[in-house]
Amino acid sequence: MASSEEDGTVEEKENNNKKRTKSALTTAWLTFYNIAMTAGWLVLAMAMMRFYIKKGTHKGLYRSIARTLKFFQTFALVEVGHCAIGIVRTSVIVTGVQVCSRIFMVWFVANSIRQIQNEESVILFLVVWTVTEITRYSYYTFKLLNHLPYFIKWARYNFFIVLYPLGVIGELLSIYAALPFVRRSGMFSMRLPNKYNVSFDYYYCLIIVMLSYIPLFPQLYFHMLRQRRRVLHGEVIVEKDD
Ligand SMILES: CCCCCCCCCCCCC[C@@H](O)CC(=O)SCCNC(=O)CCNC(=O)[C@H](O)C(C)(C)COP(=O)(O)OP(=O)(O)OC[C@H]1O[C@@H](n2cnc3c(N)ncnc32)[C@H](O)[C@@H]1OP(=O)(O)O
Repeated sequence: MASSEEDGTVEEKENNNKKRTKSALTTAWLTFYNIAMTAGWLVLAMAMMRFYIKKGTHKGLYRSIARTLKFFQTFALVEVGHCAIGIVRTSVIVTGVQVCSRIFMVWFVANSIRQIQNEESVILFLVVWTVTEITRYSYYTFKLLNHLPYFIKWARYNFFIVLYPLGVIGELLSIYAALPFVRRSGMFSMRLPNKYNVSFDYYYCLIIVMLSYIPLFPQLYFHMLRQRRRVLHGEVIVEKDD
């Protein structure tokens, strides 16, 4: 009897040690990830400012930062993994929609349709994303280090009120500007007849993406408003499961 109790205690201790190691590893990884992402977006902000100060125009700005942007925005896919394995308390769906729509904008719109790279709308969403991500990743970093300045917390849960709609306007205007070029070039499209017997029109795909902002964006925005009430005003929010 005594020995089985002791066994139980040893097992419990082992489990606790495992949990502690796992949580220390998780914290170390998340801290590294958030510092790297804050640094990446800061580099982007500085590159954009340097370009504008030197050239006095936004023309050519996108091309000058394209590689860094593609790298850091694509790397954000890791965040969907964080939610999926449960190391951050966030919905996979909300994070997935946010990250995938950004990756789509970067690779399949801004990067693929060169004719729109100098549009003001592209610069608008770039600036908005940059401010958002510097604030967001530095919030997570300081929080993990238990030294969160109130200003960063306030900025994380207030800036989005204006920046989210501005980012959406920039993204939608950029897709809209791309439509004539996509229609003319027939890029990423497959017309019948072909050996696969499949037809796909990227022009209509872009229109569907634009329309999908109508049901999806409000959900992301209201999710952030709920997070804001929870973090800044201490409201208890019961979220529905994925
Ligand atoms: C393939 C075809 C695609 C078709 C696309 C269709 C279109 C769909 C429409 C989409 C519109 C998107 C437009 C958008 O791109 C425009 C912009 O972004 S404009 C710029 C303004 N944007 C924002 O402000 C973005 C706001 N959004 C976000 O912050 C996130 O993306 C979101 C997933 C929405 C955040 O939600 P989350 O629930 O994560 O909020 P919290 O930050 O409060 O985090 C909750 C808790 O999790 C902890 N956490 C999360 N991540 C981390 C991390 N990396 N490290 C450590 N901890 C983390 C966080 O601390 C919270 O913990 P606690 O609960 O303890 O407070």
